[in-house]
Amino acid sequence: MDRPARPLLVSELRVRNTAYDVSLSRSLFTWKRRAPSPVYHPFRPSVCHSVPVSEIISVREEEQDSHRPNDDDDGSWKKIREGEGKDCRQAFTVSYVERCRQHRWRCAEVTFTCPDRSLCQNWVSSVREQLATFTSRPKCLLVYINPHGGKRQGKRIYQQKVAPLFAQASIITHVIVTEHANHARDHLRTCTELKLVDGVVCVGGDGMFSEIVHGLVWRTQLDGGIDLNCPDEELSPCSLRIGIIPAGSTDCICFATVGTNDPVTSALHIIVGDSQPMDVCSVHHNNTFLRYSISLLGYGFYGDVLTDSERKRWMGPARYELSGLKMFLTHHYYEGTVSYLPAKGIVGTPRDAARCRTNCVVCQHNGQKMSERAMKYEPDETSECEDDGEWRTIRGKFLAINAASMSCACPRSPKGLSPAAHLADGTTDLILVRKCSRFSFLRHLLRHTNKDDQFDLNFVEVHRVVRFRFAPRHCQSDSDLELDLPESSKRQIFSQICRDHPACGCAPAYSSWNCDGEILTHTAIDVRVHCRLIKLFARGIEEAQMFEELGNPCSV
Ligand SMILES: Nc1ncnc2c1ncn2[C@@H]1O[C@H](COP(=O)(O)OP(=O)(O)OP(=O)(O)O)[C@@H](O)[C@H]1O
Repeated sequence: MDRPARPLLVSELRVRNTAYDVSLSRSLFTWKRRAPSPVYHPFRPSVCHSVPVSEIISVREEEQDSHRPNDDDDGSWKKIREGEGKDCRQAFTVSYVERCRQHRWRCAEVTFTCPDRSLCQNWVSSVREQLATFTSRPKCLLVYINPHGGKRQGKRIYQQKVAPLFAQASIITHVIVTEHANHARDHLRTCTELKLVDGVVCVGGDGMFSEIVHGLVWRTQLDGGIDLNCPDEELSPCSLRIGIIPAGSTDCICFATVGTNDPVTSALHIIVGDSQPMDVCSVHHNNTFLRYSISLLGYGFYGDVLTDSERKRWMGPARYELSGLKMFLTHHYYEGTVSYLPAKGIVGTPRDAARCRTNCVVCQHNGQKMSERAMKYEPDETSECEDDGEWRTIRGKFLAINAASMSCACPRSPKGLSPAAHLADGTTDLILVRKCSRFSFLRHLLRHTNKDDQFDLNFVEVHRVVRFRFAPRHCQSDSDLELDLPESSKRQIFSQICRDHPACGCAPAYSSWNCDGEILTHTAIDVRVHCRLIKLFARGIEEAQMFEELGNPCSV
């Protein structure tokens, strides 16, 4: 058992009108009611509170004030509100993280009254000294606000909920309200003050986050002299962390890394200096860089849903449901060749029951393996697929080809596309849904929302991979598949497809790739996972048990 850390400071102080033994060690700040009541009181609330020092937001000495404690104080500890019941002549207030339900964090406060001023100052400086030892806490942040994201509340959310917390934690901010799409990305590419900040904060949705990632990754590679167009190049990890204040209509990345879409929770994770590495996929076509993907690359069903929903933007978020239904009924399949490099020598599979959570051991183990580059890929002899050295190739007709670099869980789909995918293990889960009946496909889709395994179907296969390529049929020489094909070629392609779809008039030969909500301009792509390329101000989703323990201070 760990020995309790040696206290640095211990005093008898008062919280409201009650005496507490207050102690500070390097790791814990604790206050414990001094004299237990001799009278048995079954409903008396907890009398001992502990907060990890790493989760203290700030400490401040209270202004001179003659306000006296409430006479009707029953001696029980209550959450103290500003200015309520404090004897502020020698008082200091500690603000700290308090856990609420569903992974939400709040900023709670408790005010201690000291018998003399010098003791009060000693407490304030001692707590501050300990906070200063946390070098991972940001001191200066560059903040980009998308005023048009989601319900257009980005500015209000930042000003009302986030800026006061940053000010309380003495974080200096440089705020930029974006004026057009790609403003943040382009600013990051050229910004000269990037070396002066400790992180970048994105106030917006997944689209805005993607912009920031593109700007930051691009800038880091440029500074390191790395050729972005070469898929074989090892990319340099970005040193600056990214914080996400959710203010978009889709905030999947925030949900997957924090466990909730709540601006205050995200702001507190930034303040305490959390760090969550994340894998990023680079997508290339013919040795030309196209985009980075952090969550989902989807061809077939998810590509078609995005393409169709883009035409219905005027409908708002309802467009996704409508396009989803339409594409399900349309039931297009697409022919092509998928080649992939399986991830070998790693722990974990896409069918695991365990989930990626805070301090994930799978991410730690596999991340280490990847960075050592000690992986050797051996062909799996049990596979029925064609092997080409380390690469495996599958040709077929697919309703959907998805690469999930994280679970892709969101409030609408709490399990996500690949529930056991990991944020930082250097792999992506390649999910192939072969041509099947509408009813079978519906069964697969419904399993994303219930307890059944969505991969336990004979037309679905899933592989944990480090790299993959896709070439649609009729385009397997990796030639350009842009829609500006000559009319004669289009007719030739469509006539082939119409033979395969006798019921429909003219089914398309190609779908599009949905790359984190953006449509790619090419269908033949080469995708590589870059292990831990970026870091977020987050810690992954905390286990419910950890949440309960830290939410119940006496058990710390
Ligand atoms: N000032 C701006 N004006 C218009 N577009 C902007 C501006 N700033 C950023 N954008 C773009 O808006 C897009 C959507 O932003 P964001 O992700 O914040 O909101 P969203 O509502 O979740 O969007 P969506 O669900 O459509 O992806 C981003 O791709 C970003 O490039």
